[in-house]
Parts: sequence; C-alpha cells; structure tokens
Amino acid sequence: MAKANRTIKKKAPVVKNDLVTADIIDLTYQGMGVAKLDGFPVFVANGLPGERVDMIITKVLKNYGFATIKKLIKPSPDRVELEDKLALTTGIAPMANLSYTAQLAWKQRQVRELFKKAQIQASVAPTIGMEDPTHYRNKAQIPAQMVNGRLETGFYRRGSHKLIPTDSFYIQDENVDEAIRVTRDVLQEEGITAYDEETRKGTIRHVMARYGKATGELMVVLVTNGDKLPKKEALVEKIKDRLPKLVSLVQNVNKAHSNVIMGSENHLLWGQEEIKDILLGKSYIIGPNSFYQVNPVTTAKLYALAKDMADLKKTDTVIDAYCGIGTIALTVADDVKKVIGVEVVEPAIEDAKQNARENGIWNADFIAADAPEQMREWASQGKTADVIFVDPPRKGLTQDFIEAVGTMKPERLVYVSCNPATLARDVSDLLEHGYEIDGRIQPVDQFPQTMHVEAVVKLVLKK
Ligand SMILES: C[S@@+](CC[C@H](N)C(=O)[O-])C[C@H]1O[C@@H](n2cnc3c(N)ncnc32)[C@H](O)[C@@H]1O
Repeated sequence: MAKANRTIKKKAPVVKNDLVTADIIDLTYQGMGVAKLDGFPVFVANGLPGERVDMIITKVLKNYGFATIKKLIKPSPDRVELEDKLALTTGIAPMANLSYTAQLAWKQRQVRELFKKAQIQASVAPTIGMEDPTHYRNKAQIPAQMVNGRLETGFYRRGSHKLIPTDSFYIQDENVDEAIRVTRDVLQEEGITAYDEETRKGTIRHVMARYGKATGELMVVLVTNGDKLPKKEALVEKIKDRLPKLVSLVQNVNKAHSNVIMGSENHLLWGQEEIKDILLGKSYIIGPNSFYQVNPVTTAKLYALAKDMADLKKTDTVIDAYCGIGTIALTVADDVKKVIGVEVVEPAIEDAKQNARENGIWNADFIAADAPEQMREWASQGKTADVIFVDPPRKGLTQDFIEAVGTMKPERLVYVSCNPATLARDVSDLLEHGYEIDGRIQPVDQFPQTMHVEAVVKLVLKK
C-alpha cells in the first residue's frame, strides 16, 4: 500500500513567457522578490515585498521559476527609483531599489530569523548603518572582456558572464572608479586584448584597484592570463602619468581555468609593492593579495564595537583568529598584555608583523597557520587565552575549532561574522560547549545596497 504521507510535487502553473499578476511576499538572500502562484515559488528580479506586479515568466524549473516585472501595479512604499539602473541589472547593488532604512531593517530581520531558525534565544539590535551608503568600497575587481573588438571593463549581467561595460559602479569610491576607467582607456589605446574564458586566449582577466581612504594611496593590479604583458613600458608610463594618486602598479598572473580572480604570483610594474591605510589610529600596509575590509567607515565602527564588547583588561592574553593583516589584533594591542594573531595566508602574516613594528607595537605575535589546526595544538598543549576574537570567512568556524575553544575555555569570545547563517550555526555549537550570549547581536552594515550582512556578538563562559 502506498504511504499516505507521500509528498506529491505540484506541476508548475505557468510556462515561459506567460504574463501573470502576482503579489510579492518576501525577499530572498539573493535580493529577488518572491511570489507564489498556487504555492509554486517564482523569484522576481527587483521585486519588493508588498508589491503587486504584472510579471513575465522568464524561466520555469521543476520546483520554482523566475520572472521579470512588466508593470508595477502597486509599488512598495520602500521602493526608491534609481537613475543608475545598471546597479540593479548587473547585481553591483542588488538592493539599491529599497530605501536605506528598509535595507537596514531587512538585515536586522535576517539575523533575527536565522537565530530563531537555529532555536537560539537572542536579541538582535537595529543594524548600524552609514550616513552616505554609496561610493564606500575601497577596492574593486572588475572583469575585462572584448566587446565589439575592444577591451571593456564593467560588470556581468546578473546570473550571466555577459559583460556590460560601465564607468560608474555606484558603491565604489570615486578614486577606485577613476582608476578602473583610466586603466581601461590605456589598455584600449594600446590595443591590449581581454581574456576569453572559452578560448582561454587574450591578456587581461581583471583590473583590480585598491585605495587607502585615509592616506590617498592608490594601487592598480592588472590580472593577466600568463606571464606576458604586451606593451608593458607604454602601459606603465601612461597609467602612472594619468593617476596622480597611484603609488603601486602590479601585474598579477592567474593561469587558472577557474573563477578565482587573482593568482599568487605578483610582478611589480612600478612604485611600491603595497599601499598604506590608517584604521582607528593604526597604519596598515596592504599587499595585492591581502584581505582588507572594503568599507573603511563601518569597519572602524565594527572594530571599535568588537573591542568594547571584549571588555579588555591590561592583564588579558588575546587570540585574534583569522587575523588577516592584523587589524583586530593591533586595534586591541594597547589595551592588553599580549595578543597573538593566526592567519593562513603567509604574506598577510608578513604584513601583520611589519604593521606591528611600524605602529611600535611589541606585544603582538603573528603565526602563519590554519586557525583550527593551531587552536587544536594550543588546546592539546594546555594553552589558553582570556579573550578570543574570531573573524572567519563566510563558511564560518570548523567543528574542531569550536571543540578547541571548548577545551581552552577562554572567558570571553567575540565573533565578527560576514555570514549570519554560519554565525547562528556556530553560536549554537558554542552554546553546547559551555558558552552563553552576553548582550545583543549587533548587525553592522559593511555592504550597503547588497544583501550581505555583517554582525558581531559576544559570548562568555557560563559560570
Ligand atoms: C573575514 S577575513 C578577516 C580578516 C581580518 N580580521 C580583517 O578584518 O581584516 C577572514 C580571514 O581568514 C583567513 N583565513 C581563511 N581560512 C583560514 C584558515 N583556515 N586559517 C586561518 N585563516 C584563514 C583569510 O585569509 C582572511 O584573511
């Protein structure tokens, strides 16, 4: 006999090119509106919750479909009309059609819902945002492609690898935009080709620009498909002459047949190998491959908050796990006895050591290692710390990292996260290992106009 609770999949109630009227009831983490047609979910590009729209079905898959808006019948009161439509169609700023206040509320709600789903009782504070949430990014990695026979830089149309050439990127610092524009012009003048993903021919894959907002120092990196860079001298002369803030021009070689943007091999073309920036009174040298937060305004708020939450004492020994070039470690060093940073990228650790020296900080040590492995080693040696800061990549902490925390039992742990889903998962594990949340979870808007959510939370060892 067939089981009574067997689920029967609904057939899609629409086909491609159908025009239907629907209400948008939700917004996904990718920034798509959600409509339900007889329970069948359809993701609507640029649709906002509360809107009623006429939409054209663009794709129908087994369990869901996609649509674009044909006519807005009832717009959301939170909708803002953008002059720069490219920001939306390219996915540079997929949330830019939602008022900034509503974006901040959506981010708070995301964190709240993910913690609720993980069955964690926690209070989530309103998101800390920016006064001007545009042109904030200090770094860009812009793809190059041949369009009508010449190299163009721009952004891929959402969900594709078709490049839309553009001059203005809406969320990037104007100095970064200018660096990309000027570099593209010079590459065009010299007839340099862009890399073609299919034929694997052509020279330029990406143009990367990085700007130290506090110092005015600019870096440009030409990411090339091989060692050769045709017309090197002419390119260098022209780019440095037209970008007065340039202090570093680098060629990065990336021969990989993958989506990874930068390779590990750098050749200095002109100037210095690194640029400098200043954050919370400390100066940092930043190389082409080093991680450095992209929003200097909110990073200062985020780190000040993380430091505050840690309740630091002059007697504290502190670990900064996933330390990058040492920014959290050096921000807290003056307030503690000793700080140790751990990071897997070796050049970043070299930078962290130099950053410590240049800031006259002598109580900071930096170790190039896999953070979970290093933690396991410390735990097995019976070593511990009073405070651990963690700021892992989007995939969050590993089980063995959390188990090492459980063995080392630091009194305080401050978790800085760029992915609230893995944050909720890891906090749930840390609660199982004897910790409790102290205070509220604080979202900070590091990435305005996008769906990315950063948050910081303090955990303390249960008495
Ligand atoms: C979100 S960034 C934080 C960096 C730094 N705290 C900052 O704000 O500039 C995460 C860092 O973790 C590093 N990382 C990734 N996997 C790692 C691992 N297994 N062990 C140690 N560090 C790792 C990355 O290279 C990156 O520098």
